[in-house]
Amino acid sequence: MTTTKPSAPGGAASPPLSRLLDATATALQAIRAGQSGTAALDASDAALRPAVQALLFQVLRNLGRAQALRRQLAPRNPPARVDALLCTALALAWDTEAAPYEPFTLVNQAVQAAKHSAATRAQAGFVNACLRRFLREREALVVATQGDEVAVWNHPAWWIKRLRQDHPERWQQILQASNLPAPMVLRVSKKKSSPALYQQALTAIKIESTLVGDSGLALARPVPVGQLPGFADGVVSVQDGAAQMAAPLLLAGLDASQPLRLLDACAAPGGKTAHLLEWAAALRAPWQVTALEVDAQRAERIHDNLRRLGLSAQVVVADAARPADWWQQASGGALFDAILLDAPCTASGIVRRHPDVRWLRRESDVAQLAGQQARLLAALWPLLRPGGRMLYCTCSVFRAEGDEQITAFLAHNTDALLLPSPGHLFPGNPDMRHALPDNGPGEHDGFFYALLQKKT
Ligand SMILES: C[S@@+](CC[C@H](N)C(=O)[O-])C[C@H]1O[C@@H](n2cnc3c(N)ncnc32)[C@H](O)[C@@H]1O
Repeated sequence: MTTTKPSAPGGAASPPLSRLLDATATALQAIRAGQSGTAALDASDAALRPAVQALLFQVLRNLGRAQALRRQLAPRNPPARVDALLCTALALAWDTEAAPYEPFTLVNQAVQAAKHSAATRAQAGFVNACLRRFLREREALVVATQGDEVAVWNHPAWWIKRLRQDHPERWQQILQASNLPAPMVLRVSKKKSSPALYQQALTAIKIESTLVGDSGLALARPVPVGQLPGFADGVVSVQDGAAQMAAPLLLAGLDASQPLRLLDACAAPGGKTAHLLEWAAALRAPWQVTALEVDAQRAERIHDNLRRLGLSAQVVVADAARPADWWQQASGGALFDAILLDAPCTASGIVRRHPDVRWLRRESDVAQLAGQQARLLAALWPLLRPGGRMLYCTCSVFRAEGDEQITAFLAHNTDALLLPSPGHLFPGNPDMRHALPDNGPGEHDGFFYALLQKKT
């Protein structure tokens, strides 16, 4: 089906497309130099940011294809800024159905952007020649990149190889899902409302949503949180469906009449801490939650989130892998009844929301992060009382950060028992349910969960 594309950004006051392409190429160049997508976007003009983010995300989801096309058009690497502009235009224009503007408009405006910026002006003729040839020979050039799997899947070669080895039956579906935008998902506070009631409130203001899991709602279109009824009063939080599985997995079945000690060991920005507290509040359970975070600045965000939700926890800034620094202060040296370890990871399961992550990670990060996860598991396990539970999770689809990590842990800790657990969850939406049979609540990011119990 062919759709009519806008010939320029909407509205008379909108910035020219050439300016948006220039800002998008600047952000792409920063990411290629190692900056995160968020930092790269923060550096762009605030008024342009939403439009630049939309273009940048599409570019990052098509960067493998764009790089392969650029090599066809110019086998020698042009200067970084010129390359970023060429790749921006090619990523947006190569697929005419998905292109946000007509390909010739994108090309014209990219050439304008090259002429206007001091960093590219001298190469504007070269940019023009490459992109005009692309318009003339688009189909043949695209066919010539079909044999390149980085162009086909738009992920680095090492990432594709690892997924193929880790999940031989579904690596393609994982990559396909990872390249789709993710919906905005809300968690409804158990104490303040229910998903059904909140869905009615959304319907009343014409915000469409579908139920996700037992506390979530996926919005048909993202909206600023200020438009969500009761957001400022803590009725809802923004949290992916897979992340919403942590609190029920760890807490279901715990004795709500006992004053239990819970530790959230890697807590910032506090999404799961808040969910644990909402559960405790809904059950009127006298549970104490300690939220531990190594990064003081990120720990501030736990306070901010809990304040909005009207919840409180003991927030401690310390390295979870060094209990000697914080355990006495946090619990007087008492063992914990339950520990959530949401460990730092490659974030390979949340690339739908952070399409920069795949291009920023290096293959060596996987082993380095797996080592960090193993050290955290080893340091925290002795702090769990016999009979207590630890929920280990990562937002990764790599087995080194999931089931391989837990298999190694169980081999070294004979007092640990693996309780029924989701294991690896793959990113996807309800339409992919048949392809991804263990896709839990239907709509969520990639995750891994293992629930461990210490033998008595
Ligand atoms: C995956 S994020 C946690 C997300 C959080 N649980 C939530 O749901 O909002 C991992 C967090 O662990 C923190 N972290 C990393 N290493 C740590 C350590 N050794 N001790 C404590 N926190 C650590 C990171 O700074 C980061 O904020």
